[in-house]
Amino acid sequence: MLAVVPPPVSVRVPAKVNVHLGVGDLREDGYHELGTVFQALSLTDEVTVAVADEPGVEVHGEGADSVPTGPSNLAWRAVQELSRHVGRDPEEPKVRVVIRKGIPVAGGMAGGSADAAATLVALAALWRLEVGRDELATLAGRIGSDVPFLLHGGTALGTGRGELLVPVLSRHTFHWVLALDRRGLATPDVYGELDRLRADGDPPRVGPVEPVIEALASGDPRKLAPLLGNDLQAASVSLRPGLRRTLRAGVSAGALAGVVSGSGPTCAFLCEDGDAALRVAAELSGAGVCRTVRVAHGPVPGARVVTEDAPRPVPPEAHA
Ligand SMILES: C[C@](O)(CO)[C@H](O)COP(=O)(O)OP(=O)(O)OC[C@H]1O[C@@H](n2ccc(N)nc2=O)[C@H](O)[C@@H]1O
Ligand SMILES: Nc1ncnc2c1ncn2[C@@H]1O[C@H](COP(=O)(O)OP(=O)(O)OP(=O)(O)O)[C@@H](O)[C@H]1O
Repeated sequence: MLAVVPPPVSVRVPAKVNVHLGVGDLREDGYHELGTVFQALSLTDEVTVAVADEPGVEVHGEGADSVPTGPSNLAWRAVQELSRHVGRDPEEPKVRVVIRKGIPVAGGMAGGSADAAATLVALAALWRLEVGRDELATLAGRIGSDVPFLLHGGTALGTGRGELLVPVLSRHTFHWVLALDRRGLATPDVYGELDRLRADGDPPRVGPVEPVIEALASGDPRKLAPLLGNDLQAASVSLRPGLRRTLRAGVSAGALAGVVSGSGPTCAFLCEDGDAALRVAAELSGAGVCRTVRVAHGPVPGARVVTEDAPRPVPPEAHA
């Protein structure tokens, strides 16, 4: 009889931008209380999981050199969390995870979190598990604060440390230009810098979230543009002063408004429409203020299986 090895499963997963990021108090567990509106963007990673005798993680694409392939890779953390949850040995998961990066690494766009979300979805399909999205979201929140949103996708309001989500109505497509910096910023450093700035003074705080939610529902980028805001922006700019120039250059290039994405250093520019985004991207890439630019739109869906062939029979010797 032929043994059946499940075929590899590939999942596409988006990046995120925080359209609004309000950072509250530092909690006793070391996290800050957030009120944030996430939007999933069309910059994606693809994660493939396969049954393998040599378990591990491979990373390909731009920035792959700076991504760990050991147990600290967030995708591997996802393998371990899910294994533990379904009673498999987390130290012996016979799976290989191949990550193709399209999301900038350490750019404030949640690339590592996206890979963790994708791995949860891919592995659940590979192992044909009966786990619901809510269960996966709970595991996702244990891996990192942004991970549940990358499962969810679309546009959502995040509270708690960012892991508690409710969907936000946003039927229209918004067009963005992303300016990628030469080096990344570490998220804990940026939160730490904000604490320092707040201890010394009164850095700007975002306004209420309700008008942002209304502007998203209207689908009008001109209504949303003046409401873009990020409490971490002052901290990212303090650590990377050149971002001030990048933010100005995007608006000079014709964007409606710009904001630092999450913990930065990527700057996200909201544009009138797709054509305007292409024009802004072309002008910004010639302005010498960033490493490179990307055009993206949102909202897009969260982590989704893109290939799942029928199980293929393999000869017994393949298992020896
Ligand atoms: C900046 C954002 O991307 C905005 O969505 C997120 O808040 C960061 O989420 P993340 O990368 O998933 O972060 P985690 O892996 O959960 O936490 C990394 C570190 O960021 C800081 N952190 C993160 C989330 C939060 N609500 N408060 C924090 O202070 C803490 O120092 C934490 O140790
Ligand atoms: N699968 C992964 N992809 C990218 N980085 C990873 C991954 N796993 C672990 N990391 C580590 O996490 C660090 C941050 O990478 P990531 O791309 O997630 O940053 P980020 O986009 O700024 O995150 P966030 O927006 O969630 O704060 C990297 O420098 C890398 O060392």
